Amino acid sequence: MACYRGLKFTYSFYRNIHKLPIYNRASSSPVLFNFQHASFHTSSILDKRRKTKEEKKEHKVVEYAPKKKNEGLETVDVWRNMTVKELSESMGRDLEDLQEAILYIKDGPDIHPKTRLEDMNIIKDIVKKCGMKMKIVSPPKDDKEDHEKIKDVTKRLPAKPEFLKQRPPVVTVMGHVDHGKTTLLDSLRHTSVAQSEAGGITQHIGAFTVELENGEKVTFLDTPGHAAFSAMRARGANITDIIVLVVAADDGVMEQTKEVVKLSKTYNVPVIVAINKIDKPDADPEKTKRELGHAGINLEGHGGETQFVLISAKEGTNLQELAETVSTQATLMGLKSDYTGPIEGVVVESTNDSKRGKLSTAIITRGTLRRGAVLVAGHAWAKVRALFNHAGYPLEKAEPGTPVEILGWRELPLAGDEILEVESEKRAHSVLHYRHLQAQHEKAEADFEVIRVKQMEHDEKYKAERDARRKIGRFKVRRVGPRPKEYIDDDSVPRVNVIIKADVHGSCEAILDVLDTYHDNDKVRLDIVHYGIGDVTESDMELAKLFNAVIYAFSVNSTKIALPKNVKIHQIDIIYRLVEHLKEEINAKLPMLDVEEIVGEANVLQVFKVTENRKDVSVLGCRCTKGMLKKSLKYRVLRFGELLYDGHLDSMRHLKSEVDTIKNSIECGLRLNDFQIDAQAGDTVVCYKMVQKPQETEWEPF
Ligand SMILES: Nc1nc2c(ncn2[C@@H]2O[C@H](COP(=O)(O)OP(=O)(O)OP(=O)(O)O)[C@@H](O)[C@H]2O)c(=O)[nH]1
Repeated sequence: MACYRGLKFTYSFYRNIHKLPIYNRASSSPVLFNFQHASFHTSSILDKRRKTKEEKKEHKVVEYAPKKKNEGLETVDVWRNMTVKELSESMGRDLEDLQEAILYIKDGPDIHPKTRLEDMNIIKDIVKKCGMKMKIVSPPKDDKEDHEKIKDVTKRLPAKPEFLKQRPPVVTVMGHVDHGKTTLLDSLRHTSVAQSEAGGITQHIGAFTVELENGEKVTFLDTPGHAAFSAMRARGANITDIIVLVVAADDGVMEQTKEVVKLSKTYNVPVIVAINKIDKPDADPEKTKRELGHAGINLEGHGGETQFVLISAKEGTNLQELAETVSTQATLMGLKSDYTGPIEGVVVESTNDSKRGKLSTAIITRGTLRRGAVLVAGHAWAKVRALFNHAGYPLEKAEPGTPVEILGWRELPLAGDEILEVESEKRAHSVLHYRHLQAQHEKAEADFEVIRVKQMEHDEKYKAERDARRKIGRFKVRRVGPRPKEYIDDDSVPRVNVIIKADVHGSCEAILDVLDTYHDNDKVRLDIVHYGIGDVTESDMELAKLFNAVIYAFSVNSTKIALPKNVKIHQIDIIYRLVEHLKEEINAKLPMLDVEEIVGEANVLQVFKVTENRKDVSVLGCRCTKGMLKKSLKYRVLRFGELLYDGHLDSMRHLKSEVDTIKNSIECGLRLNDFQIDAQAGDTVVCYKMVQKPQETEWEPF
C-alpha cells in the first residue's frame, strides 16, 4: 500500500478502475490482456485431432499479423482545456477512478474536478492509464446554461416599456438603536390599518402598505435595521427602493446612522431622512441636520437634494407627510413594473401558523398573483390557496410592489428567496428536484474542497514538523548521494549511521518516515548518511566504509558486488525487521547503566552497646530474612522506609567469629562503619550491590 497526495490506493483497486489493464510499474504503461483476441474454436480443435499423421507432417505456413497498437481499445473524445470532470464523463468512468489514475502521472495535474487539462500529453497519459485510446474533437458548445434554464426556472427577460405601469415603492426603515424605528413602523402600520378596512385584525407581518390621500401607496418592510436589509441583499433580493433613515433629534447622528449612510451609498439606494422625536424638549433638529451634513447627507435646503421630514413617531406627527415624501421620491425614480405574465416576487418572511398552515409574506415584483398559481421559491413550492393583505383580509390578487401573505406552501421558503411562477405542479416538482441535485452537487464540491484544503494543511504541518526536527539536529537533512565526511558533528554522542536502499520510492519514503520517529539523538544519534532507490552499488559500499554505516537493502539486491571488510549489509523485506535491527545497533551503542541489585535482607532484633577501644559502639543483632548477607557489599538501614544509613560494614559476626557471609535465617551481629547510627529493634537492613546492565532504546515506532 502506498500513500500519495493523501489518497491510499492499491494496485488491485487501480486495476479495477481499468476494467482490464494490469498496470506495469516499471514501464508506466498498461499491459493489456485482451479477451476478444483469445477466442477458441472447438470445432477446429476436433478437426485437428482427426488429421492424419501425413497431414501433420506437411509443412504449414502460419500467418501471424501483429496486432495494431491500441487495437480493440475503447475510444474517448477529448479536447484541449477540458476539465477533469468532463474527461471522466467523456470516458464514462467515475470521477474518483479518474482521480486515482491521475495520481499515477508524474507531475500530474490537480485532481480537483474543475481543474482544466491544458496539456494534451497529460490527457493522453490519463486516457492511456485508463486503458482507452483518445480521439481529439472540438470542444462541445457550452450549452450548459441553456440546459440549466430548461431544468430550472428563471426570471423573464425585462418587459417592454409599453407594458410597464407605476408601482408602489418598497421602503426599509433604518437608523441607530433607540432612535424610533419600531415606533415609526408601528405608528405607520396602525395608520394604514385604521385607514383601510376599519376593524381589520392588525397583524404583525413582514410588510405593509400605507395608502395616501391621493390613492398612492407606499410599502414598508416591517423589519427595521440594516441586518434585515443586508440579509436580503446577501440572498440577492434587492427589493428596497428607498431607505428611510430615522435620526432622533435629541441624540443626533450616531455610529449606526453613519453605517446606514455608507450602506445606502454602497448599494446606491436613495435615502429620505426622518428626523424623529421632535416632541422632546431637548430635540435639536438643526444640530441634527448639521451633523447629517458632516456624515455625508446633504439635505434639501442645506446645499443638497436629500429630502427630510421632521416627525414624532410616538405622537404620529407628520407621518402622512413622510409617506408622501417617499411617494414623491418614488415618482422621481419612475418605479414601474409589468403587471402581466407569470409572477416574480421575494419572500420577506415565513411562518408556520398553527391554524392556517405554512404562510409566507412576500412582495410581488412582477406580474399579478392570483389564487391557484403554482410557485417555487428556493427549495419550496406552493399552490396558492389564499392571499391576504397585511390587515388579514383575503385578497383576490396581489400586484407589483404590494405585500401579500401567501397560503399554500408545501415547505416553508426562506426570507430572501426569489419566488417564481411555473406553469404546473409537475414543473414545480422537476424544478425542485433539479435544485436539490444542484445543491447536492455544490455541497459535494464544497466538501471535496474542504477535504483538499485539510489534506494540504496536514501535508504542510507534517513537512513543517519534519523540517523543525531536522533544524534542531534530531534528524539530518536527507540527501541522495554521498555526503562529505566533515558534515558529521564531531561530538561525544555515539551514533548509528545508516544507508537505506529500497526498491521503490514509496518504500523508501515509508522507511524514512519510520526513522523520523526516532527522537533519542541525545543518547545515540541515528544518522541517515544516504538513501536511494535501486540495488546496492559500489559507491554505497564506499560510503558505508567511510562513515562506518550499516546498509539496509530493502527488497533490493546487495549480492552483486563484493562486500568489503567491516561493512554490514542487512537484506530486509519488512520494515518491522529493519527497526529490530536498528534497535540492536542503537542498544549496542548505549552506555551501560548502573543498577542496584538486592542481595539479602535482615531484621534488627536487638541493639547491643559494646565498648571497643574506649568507644561506645552499637552492634545490630539481626536475622537474615531474605537471600544472604555479604560483608564486602553495601548496606542500608531503614526505619519504616526512611533511610538511616547507607554504607559499608565494619564487622560481621556469627556468634563470636568474624564471617564473610550470613545465610538466610541465620542470626548475626553487624557493626556499621558509622558508630553514631541509632538503630533499634524492628529496623530493616538491606544488603545490596551495584551492577552494570546494558541499556535498551525506548524507540517504538509502531
Ligand atoms: N418622545 C418620543 N419618544 C420616542 C419617539 N419615537 C420613539 N420613541 C421612544 O424611543 C424609544 C426607542 O424607540 P424604538 O422605536 O424602540 O426605537 P428603535 O430604533 O426601534 O430601537 P431598536 O429596535 O433598539 O433599534 C422608545 O421608548 C420609544 O417610545 C418619538 O417620536 N418621541
